[in-house]
Amino acid sequence: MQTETAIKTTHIGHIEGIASMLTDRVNLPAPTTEMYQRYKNAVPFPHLVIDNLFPKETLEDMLEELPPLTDDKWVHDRNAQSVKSNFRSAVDLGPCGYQFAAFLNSAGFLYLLSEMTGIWGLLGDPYLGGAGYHVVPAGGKFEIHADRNTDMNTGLFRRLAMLTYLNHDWDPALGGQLELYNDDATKCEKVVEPIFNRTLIMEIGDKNFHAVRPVLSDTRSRMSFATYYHTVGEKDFKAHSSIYAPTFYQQKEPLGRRLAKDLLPPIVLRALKSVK
Ligand SMILES: O=C(O)CCC(=O)C(=O)O
Ligand SMILES: [Fe+2]
Repeated sequence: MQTETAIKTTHIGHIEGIASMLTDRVNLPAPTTEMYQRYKNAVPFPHLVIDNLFPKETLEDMLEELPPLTDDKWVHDRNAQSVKSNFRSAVDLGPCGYQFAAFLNSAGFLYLLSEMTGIWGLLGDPYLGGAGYHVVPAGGKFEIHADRNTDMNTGLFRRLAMLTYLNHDWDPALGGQLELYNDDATKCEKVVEPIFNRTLIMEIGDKNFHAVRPVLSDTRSRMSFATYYHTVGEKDFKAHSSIYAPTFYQQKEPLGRRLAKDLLPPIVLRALKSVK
């Protein structure tokens, strides 16, 4: 087995470390030591935005094999906080999606992520729990939230989310931008356009709030491929699902309705609802 030291002393031209073994699979804009500095110092929380990380043909082949949203491989999630569709299962991926997911879960790619983020001992999730293709349809959105910190299948601690956007010719007017917020979710500090072959790697944390702006197109969906990376939970680790920002930062209900909810007894609220 190769040790961290062995990997760090491997060179191909100016490319060092594990990246030198993955040159036909990934294309980094800078050495991983520099990527690590960018990641660690990113505002409002550690993240990287990397354009053209993967060969564009790989992503194009994946798009081509995607079934329509009416296919029962898709699970549709529609609630007050999010409107999106996911693939039901990792074994439903087509051959190109399957290869891509396998690569993203390979030791080489995990080492690369560790070099760029400083988080060692990363474990992928070949089952793609909550990951894989994400489609936000026209009108869909994702309210401000911090990600679930646990993988539901394995109980592992989720540390990183990676999203590769698959939207050719995506114009800012189509909406669907990813927003990164400050640590009390009051201020958007960074906006990322979900353009084709742009990859976002972000640290998961209870205060790492982010959101997807509504997709404004009448016809186009916003597509991405998501993966999560984990470590074994620490001793005092407490599992939780997504944390949504306090409702006063979300799209507001009319004040009258909010006050009624706070002030009226449930029996009166139910009676009011039933006469609507
Ligand atoms: O698609 C994105 O840009 C972010 C999605 C997201 O926040 C999530 O799936 O938890
Ligand atoms: Fe998220």
